[in-house]
Amino acid sequence: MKVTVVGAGNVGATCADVLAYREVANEIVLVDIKEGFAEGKALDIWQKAPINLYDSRTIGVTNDYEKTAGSDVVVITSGLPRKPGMSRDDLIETNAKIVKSVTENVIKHSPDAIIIIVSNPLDVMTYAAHLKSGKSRNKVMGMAGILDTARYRAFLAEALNVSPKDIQAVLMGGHGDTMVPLPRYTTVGGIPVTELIDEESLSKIVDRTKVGGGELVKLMGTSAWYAPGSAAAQMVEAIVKDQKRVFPVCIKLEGEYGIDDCYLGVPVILGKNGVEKVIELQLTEDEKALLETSRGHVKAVMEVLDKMNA
Ligand SMILES: NC(=O)C1=CN([C@@H]2O[C@H](COP(=O)(O)OP(=O)(O)OC[C@H]3O[C@@H](n4cnc5c(N)ncnc54)[C@H](O)[C@@H]3O)[C@@H](O)[C@H]2O)C=CC1
Ligand SMILES: O=C([O-])CC(=O)C(=O)O
Repeated sequence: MKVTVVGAGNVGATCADVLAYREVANEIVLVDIKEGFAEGKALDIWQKAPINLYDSRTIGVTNDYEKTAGSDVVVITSGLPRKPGMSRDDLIETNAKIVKSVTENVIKHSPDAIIIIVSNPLDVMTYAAHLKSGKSRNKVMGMAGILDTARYRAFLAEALNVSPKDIQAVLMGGHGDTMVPLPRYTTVGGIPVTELIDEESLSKIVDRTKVGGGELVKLMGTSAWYAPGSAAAQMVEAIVKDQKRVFPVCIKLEGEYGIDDCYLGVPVILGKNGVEKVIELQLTEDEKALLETSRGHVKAVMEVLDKMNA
């Protein structure tokens, strides 16, 4: 199995590192536009192999897509991260250009690859890559839901003083402050979360989750990478090992949830064919209204991209 990660910055290098130490693929190619940067990161990860005991080979290249040829999965993390005071949508102009040109190069050398987008604004960058790739929708998807649910689950684990391993949750919508965590589908060791926490504390956790990315940007001056890189690697692993994992993933909706032609996070089954099924939940009227707000937000940013393409 061969996996390429484009962008050897914070998120991309973390993703490549997790893929290597979990031996998800035997060959991992890291690409960056900055001369020598991906080569250095890949070499550093390879030099960790005798310590952490793995044998996945990591190779770094500067903008040389020939070395990525025949990749089974490609993760695109190239692009600017936001700084304090910015929204993810503020990145659209720079990152759309980067994501489109990277997708073109990827497709040229790995026409059969499944593509996972990480660059922000996530839902609209997934749209941009999907358009450029000309692939079926199940092969081009965005990573955000695993990260957002992980934040939600981590906050709950802390509040309830339980292991994060035992918290299961679903979250839907765009990767922005309008995302929709779903307490009705949140369990702790099989117990509905609402039986273990009061409404006010749960609602505070939901609110903190929605701005979870911004909390880290404020603390660090740039955005997060450990959890995002690991989340992208988890998607790659589900595909490469045909695990049929159930994750929230950003994909083009074609009528599911009564939504057409919009890229949003929804629960899916992830396996060797990419998104193998979109799972449709029976949402309440309140949940539907929240999802509609999120759809409206993403759609408005998709229209900005359409104008840029026009
Ligand atoms: N979907 C999500 O949940 C998350 C998305 N992100 C997004 O991921 C992206 C990357 O974030 P970081 O890794 O922290 O940024 P970073 O600045 O550390 O790394 C980005 C890398 O992309 C490279 N790059 C730029 N243009 C390129 C091109 N044309 N070809 C190849 N490489 C190119 C840069 O040289 C840099 O090394 C940002 O857009 C950020 O907003 C970050 C965290 C979570
Ligand atoms: O907040 C950001 O800009 C990066 C990101 O998407 C996240 O960490 O959720």
